[in-house]
Amino acid sequence: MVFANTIGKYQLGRTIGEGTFARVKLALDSTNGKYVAIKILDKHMVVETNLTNQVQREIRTMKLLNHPNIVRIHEVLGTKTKST
Ligand SMILES: Nc1ncnc2c1ncn2[C@@H]1O[C@H](COP(=O)(O)OP(=O)(O)OP(=O)(O)O)[C@@H](O)[C@H]1O
Repeated sequence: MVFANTIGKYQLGRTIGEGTFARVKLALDSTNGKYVAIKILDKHMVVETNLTNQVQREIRTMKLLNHPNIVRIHEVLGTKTKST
């Protein structure tokens, strides 16, 4: 796999999904060799549409959930640069 970009310890791979405000990419955690899905939000779009509170609530809720059939949040990162 070709990694064009990195965010923190994650090496970004191909795009595996897209939502209204986010792109989801396959990524490799360089510290343990495990693959994760990394959801990259379009911060400007979230702010412009006044959805900051809703996104923060979604993150808080996801952090509370712990079930084998529900995706788990490992980490939330903020960056200044835009990823492709
Ligand atoms: N953890 C994941 N593993 C694999 N694919 C994922 C994961 N999370 C999201 N995706 C893929 O990325 C797509 C976009 O996800 P996202 O959470 O941004 O949007 P959504 O909730 O499906 O839609 P919207 O935000 O528009 O309501 C999903 O439809 C899915 O195909």
